[in-house]
Amino acid sequence: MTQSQKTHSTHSLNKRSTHLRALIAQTRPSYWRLSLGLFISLLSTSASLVLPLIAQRLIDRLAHQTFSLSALGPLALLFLLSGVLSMMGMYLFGYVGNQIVANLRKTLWAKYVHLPLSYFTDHSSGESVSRLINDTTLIKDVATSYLPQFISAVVMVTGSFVILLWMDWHLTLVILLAIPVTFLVMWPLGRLMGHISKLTQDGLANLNGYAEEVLSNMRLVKSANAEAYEKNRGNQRIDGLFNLGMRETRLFSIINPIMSIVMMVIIIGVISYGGALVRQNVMTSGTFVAFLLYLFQVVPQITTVASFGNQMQRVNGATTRVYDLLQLASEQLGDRHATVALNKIPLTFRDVSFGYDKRPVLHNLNFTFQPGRVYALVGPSGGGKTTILSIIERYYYPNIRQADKLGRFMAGDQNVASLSLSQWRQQIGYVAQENSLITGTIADNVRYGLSNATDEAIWSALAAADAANFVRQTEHGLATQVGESGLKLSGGQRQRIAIARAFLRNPKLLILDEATASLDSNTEAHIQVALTRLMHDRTTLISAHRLATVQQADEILFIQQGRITGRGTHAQLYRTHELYREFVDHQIIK
Ligand SMILES: Nc1ncnc2c1ncn2[C@@H]1O[C@H](COP(=O)(O)OP(=O)(O)OP(=O)(O)O)[C@@H](O)[C@H]1O
Repeated sequence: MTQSQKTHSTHSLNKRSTHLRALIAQTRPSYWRLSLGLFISLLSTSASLVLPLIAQRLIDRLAHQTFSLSALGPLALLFLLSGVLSMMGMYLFGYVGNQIVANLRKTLWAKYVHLPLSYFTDHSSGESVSRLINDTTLIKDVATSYLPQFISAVVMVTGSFVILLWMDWHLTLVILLAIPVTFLVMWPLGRLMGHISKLTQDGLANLNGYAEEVLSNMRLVKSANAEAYEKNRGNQRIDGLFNLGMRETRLFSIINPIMSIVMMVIIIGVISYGGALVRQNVMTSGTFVAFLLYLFQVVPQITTVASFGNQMQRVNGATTRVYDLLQLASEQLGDRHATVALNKIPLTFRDVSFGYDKRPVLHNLNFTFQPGRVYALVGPSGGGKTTILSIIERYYYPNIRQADKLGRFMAGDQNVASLSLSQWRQQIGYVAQENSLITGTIADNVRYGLSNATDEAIWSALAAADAANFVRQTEHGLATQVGESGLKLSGGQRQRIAIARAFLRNPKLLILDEATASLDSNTEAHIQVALTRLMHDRTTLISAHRLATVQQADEILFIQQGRITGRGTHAQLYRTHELYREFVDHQIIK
């Protein structure tokens, strides 16, 4: 390793331990319990340190006296004390550990629900779940298991050596040999272990995400006859984890015998040398036994100290990932009062250019939606209709400069970026093409986000959405479970629940993203009536594929490759816009 590499690795090690400290501090653990736990563990360790000394006295006394049970009293008492103390220490550490993991998960969860939508289009949900479950568990283990064990092992090893040196320094030197040997063996293996562990965590996150995706798309898997294909892809990931597991097992199986051999050599050394000292009457048999007891106590603790570095390596990946995640900027919901009524003011795109990852998708758009009117966005697939709607919902903001100026999305004469986001979204009702519901009852789904809505209000929203009849026919009515993502309902039923949800919110701006595109014409006709009812007295924006919807619109914007190439009513566009005419004539707009 070069000097600069060394500096770099020390630097990043420092940074990581700062991350770990910052993360643990953020969970505000009960420091008094942690300190008390540590103090009690140290007491228990000290009690273990005294045990061999008492044993020594006992044995030496036995050389002159006959055995009596009462002589064992102090020893038994100390054993008991040490046991009780260690039990209390474990309880306190366990408490703090659970507290750390719970608070860390709460912090992460709060971060997730406030992160901008772009985070979730860039990261798989399995990966996010793995951060929340696996990484937090590893961090808890460091704080409440590895770290206390390490501290108590350091105290044990240091204390034992001080006592051993005081008892007989020649013999202690034999044991001291164990330390460099242990570190020499453990250090390189530990680094390798850290590397494998990081790969394992990545592999687990990947398997998590993959399994979640396949399991929630079982209908597609079966209809595409893709069982064998998915079985293989799953097996590859599982085999990858198996191989990593085996690498870890091989390392463990190397480390353990090496440590046993080192230990055996030392024990043989101590027994031979110590035995000789006893024979020559230089050492009492009590001291000799105490020596052996210390030896048995100390060697496993040396392993704990030496492997602490490895354990820290294992959690480094987790710590860094969680820390980095918490540094990401959340969506600012903003001042609740800085708001405007969306059905009363015009919405204007002024020189708006936008790109995902800076790849331009919208080019210098300029238009205004007047309040209370219905607008349809029409155009070829991939042209940018959904992206425009996403900017209006403020999932994204103009992000590409034109002539060194960033475009603006304005509400009246204010830049929307300065308006409260929660108030903004509260005024918007959104109905998509595929409306997935949440696991729960029909009432939960209609009420979603509006916890104080009454059953009467829900029923009238359902009636307006033409959904009351089918809900009444179900066995449990509003309390009917919809299944995961609403899969126990039909597409049309899910759609009507989504429309009822929009009715209940009584939005001022209604956004319909091809809301009827996936339905048969009979269901569509019903839902169209409900939607038309919903549009009444609000500004409505529709990404449309249906002639019925398009004809209803006050104005149509034809969007092609991120540009507006035509605008007007259906009749105007049909007359003037060649591609629009083609769309209608070739029934692309049906
Ligand atoms: N999250 C994203 N990350 C990167 N690119 C994206 C993302 N979402 C959309 N795009 C790209 O932006 C472009 C515009 O997509 P958009 O969904 O706005 O089109 P659309 O007009 O609504 O299409 P359709 O009619 O098929 O729904 C497409 O080229 C698409 O690939």
